[in-house]
Amino acid sequence: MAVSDYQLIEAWQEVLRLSKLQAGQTVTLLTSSTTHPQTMQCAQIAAQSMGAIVNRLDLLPVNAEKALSRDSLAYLGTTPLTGNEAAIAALKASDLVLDLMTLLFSPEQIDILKSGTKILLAVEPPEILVRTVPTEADRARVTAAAALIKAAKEMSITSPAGTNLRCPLGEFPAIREYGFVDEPGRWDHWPSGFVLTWPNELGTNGTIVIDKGDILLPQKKYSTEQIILTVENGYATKIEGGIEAELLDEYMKTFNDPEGYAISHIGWGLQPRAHWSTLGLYSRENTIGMDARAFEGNFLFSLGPNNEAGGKRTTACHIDIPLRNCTVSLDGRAVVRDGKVLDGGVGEYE
Ligand SMILES: O=c1ccc(O)c[nH]1
Repeated sequence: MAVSDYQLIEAWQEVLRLSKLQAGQTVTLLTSSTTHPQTMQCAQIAAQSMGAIVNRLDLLPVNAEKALSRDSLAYLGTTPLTGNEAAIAALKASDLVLDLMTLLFSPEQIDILKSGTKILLAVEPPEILVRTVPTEADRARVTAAAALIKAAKEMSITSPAGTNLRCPLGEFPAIREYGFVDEPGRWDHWPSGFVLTWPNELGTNGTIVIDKGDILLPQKKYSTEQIILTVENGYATKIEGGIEAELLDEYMKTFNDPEGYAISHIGWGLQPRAHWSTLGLYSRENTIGMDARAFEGNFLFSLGPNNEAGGKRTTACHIDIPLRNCTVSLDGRAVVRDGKVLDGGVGEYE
């Protein structure tokens, strides 16, 4: 439903408070042609109301001739910042960047964060933002879950549909997404509420069954039949099934990049205010599907890049696939069982 400016300004003020915005600090809104006007307007007012110096940096869109989807998370790597030293300098000089256009998985983003600048991505429509305003409790749950990943040597995932995957851990950090940026150099995404990491390079083996009702992003669809991925030494070597498998495989082939078949991030959803069914209520161009990535108890895996975690892979092909009804275990102990997060969000050791 539509959101009033007042309600959206209040939501932004809460997120900026949680992000420890101080009066006198510089906030730069990073916008492009796809930025939601109400989001931009209300973010500007909220930041100024808190005494910040507020700038707006509007960048021209890129990749039109290469990307097949309009989804900002579908085609990664080059962004309007690529080679744009003047824009990068402005963002490095800012205390907080509100990314209303999507820099995710870009080398430039990593470079800007290294300068201590905080970046908060927020591109979902206003009503989704207002429904998922983050809380300290979100942060606590995600942080506790990330600590479990940090201590683990292996994440294993099974499901009644036939998923049976083993992911060795240790080479990459656990990433916490809880919707605000309360530490220098931190990136986060509002809405979120999930934890993720990357498996050790070349180490993942097994089978992933994308079952009926599981979600493909950026396709923004619920699969209507099973797609079976064979995973060998960190790459999906086979994509089998019917028309859904063919559609996924053909889409991936358009990138003409073997790195797109690599297993990227893995983790689980911890956001009780996000829902599996929400995607079905939106036309696909009006959302990037964050409810699907964050709903409590999903097993979210991704295909494609790992540069965000410090890896070398920067393929443009990025596919997020949240699965239901999985059991996720760390060193053999369940943190999610049959799609239900154990012990209020962070799992329990049996
Ligand atoms: O917030 C996000 C969005 C997409 C993604 O792949 C990871 N985290």
